Amino acid sequence: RLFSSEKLTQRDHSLPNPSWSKDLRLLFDQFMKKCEDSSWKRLPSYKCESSQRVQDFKTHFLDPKFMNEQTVHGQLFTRSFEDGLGFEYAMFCNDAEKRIVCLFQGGPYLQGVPGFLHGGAIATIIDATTGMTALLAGGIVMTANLNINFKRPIPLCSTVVLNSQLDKVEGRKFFVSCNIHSVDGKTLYSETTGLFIKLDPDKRLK
Ligand SMILES: CCCCCCCC/C=C\CCCCCCCC(=O)SCCNC(=O)CCNC(=O)[C@H](O)C(C)(C)COP(=O)(O)OP(=O)(O)OC[C@H]1O[C@@H](n2cnc3c(N)ncnc32)[C@H](O)[C@@H]1OP(=O)(O)O
Repeated sequence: RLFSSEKLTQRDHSLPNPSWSKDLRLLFDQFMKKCEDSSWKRLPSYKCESSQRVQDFKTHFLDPKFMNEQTVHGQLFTRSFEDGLGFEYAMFCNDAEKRIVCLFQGGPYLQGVPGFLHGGAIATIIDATTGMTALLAGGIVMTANLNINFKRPIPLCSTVVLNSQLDKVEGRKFFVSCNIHSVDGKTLYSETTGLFIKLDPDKRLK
């Protein structure tokens, strides 16, 4: 593992790996088909993002005091588990419709009540999906509010579908809603509304 390719090149974690369930693979293939006419796009995902947007974020909003020998090891929370143990997911966006679909399989280390996902883990994948929906529309945003109704418990290691939608923009405020359904569409697990604020270029984070 010391010489694993992950150390040399960044792996795109939103591609199938052996831990993915049949459900997750089937849905992934369906969405890859939707990508063929480019109305939908798969969003790649890395442990350490080094895109232009991240560079801009660091330059404009991050005070250098937050960078030290510990924070230099920072990596994306949702990609910090071994394959299959934590968050396995792939996001697809439809720019015209301002929506994102996230196919999500929550692994055994995300347990809360035995046999079911932890509410914080559910909130995390909702935050990541709604945050990305706002980010695609508004650039550098942060979550100001998430209001989640947990309606049914999500079985551990099952595959579910998040549907996230940009509802409204008011100045720097981006309003996003999101629901989570079972793969067969019959069970509604949660409903969420979120507020994301585009960072003010005149203010650094402190
Ligand atoms: C993240 C992007 C970075 C770029 C990198 C991209 C690639 C990376 C790859 C993959 C990333 C995926 C990662 C997913 C992560 C998901 C995102 C998170 O979890 S973020 C962490 C949790 N959130 C916080 O820690 C925020 C803490 N809060 C703040 O820092 C401030 O409150 C902030 C920035 C949100 C707003 O502060 P102000 O000073 O800029 O703005 P003010 O003037 O306070 O508010 C503006 C307007 O919004 C309203 N507002 C603000 N907060 C509100 C609230 N909670 N409820 C209702 N209204 C609110 C205010 O009333 C005001 O409205 P009026 O203009 O007067 O009409």
